[in-house]
Amino acid sequence: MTAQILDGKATAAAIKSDLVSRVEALKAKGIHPGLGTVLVGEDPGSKWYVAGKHRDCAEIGVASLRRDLPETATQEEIEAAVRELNEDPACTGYIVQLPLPKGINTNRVLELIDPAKDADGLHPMNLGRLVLGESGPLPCTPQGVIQLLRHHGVEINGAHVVVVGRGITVGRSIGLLLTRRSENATVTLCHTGTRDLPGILRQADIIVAAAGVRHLIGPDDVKPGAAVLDVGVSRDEHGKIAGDVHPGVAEVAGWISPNPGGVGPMTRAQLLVNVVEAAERNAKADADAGAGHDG
Ligand SMILES: Nc1nc2c(c(=O)[nH]1)N[C@@H](CN(C=O)c1ccc(C(=O)N[C@@H](CCC(=O)O)C(=O)O)cc1)CN2
Repeated sequence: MTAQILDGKATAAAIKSDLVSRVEALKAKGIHPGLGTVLVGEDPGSKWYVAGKHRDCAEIGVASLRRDLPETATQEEIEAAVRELNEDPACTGYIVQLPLPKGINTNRVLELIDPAKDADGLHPMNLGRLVLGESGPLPCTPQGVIQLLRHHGVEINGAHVVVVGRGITVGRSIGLLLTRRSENATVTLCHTGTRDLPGILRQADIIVAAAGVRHLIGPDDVKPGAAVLDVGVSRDEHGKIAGDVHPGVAEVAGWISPNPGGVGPMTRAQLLVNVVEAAERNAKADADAGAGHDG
């Protein structure tokens, strides 16, 4: 069997093209969405991702604002940048690029983000909304995974999804999304403490690999016909990307997301969706408040 490709690049392009008209409609109402980014340090991957987010904004007509801080930035300096974006009316949504340098309390930074401007869906209030089934921004990579599966017609309803990795941007939140009634999957979350990972992986209809361990998942770990999404990123000494999934898995799986070209572009597209949806939500809230006035 040779797996069919879950093409993140093409799917993200379709999502972005749909957003162009929504941005134009907002601008026609005098609302100008703007994405802010806080980047701390010189990590080449993080710099590349942030640059990509600003390129995406330009493509769909969203303004962008950057706050780039040195590796030596203190907790207080990072928190000051967050407060600035909370106050800046030109910034309708923003992200703090993760990971932050060692020694920085990431949770404290994320908790300072104005939940109404949280474009990553990682503020505790927005994660709480997800638990309660309320609407709000959705974490970008998990929602990107779901959109990629839906776009290619992979059945999620009733599927057993095995997720490997318990990081905040993917593993922790993807189970919340996939077990909503609208998705209706059963999720097993695995991590470095999991006993018999291969045995659990072989039961999966869908595998989401987000461990960041080069070629962790091999052909013998995958049930024939399963869908395999490779979220992990490791780089060799030349900076070349390797995913969590061994290339040989393509001979066993029914579907596979390339890496690069799979979940990464979907993460970026979902960020734009969150920015546009936040602007739409705020426009609606303003309109509703205006309708409430009788003068
Ligand atoms: N605040 C956040 N930080 C991080 C997130 C996140 O969702 N929010 N996720 C990752 C990094 N990330 C987005 O920030 C991200 C990762 C990968 C890609 C991407 O398009 N990758 C390309 C390949 C890029 C390359 O060659 O290096 C691909 O897969 O085709 C975009 C965004 C951690 N931090």
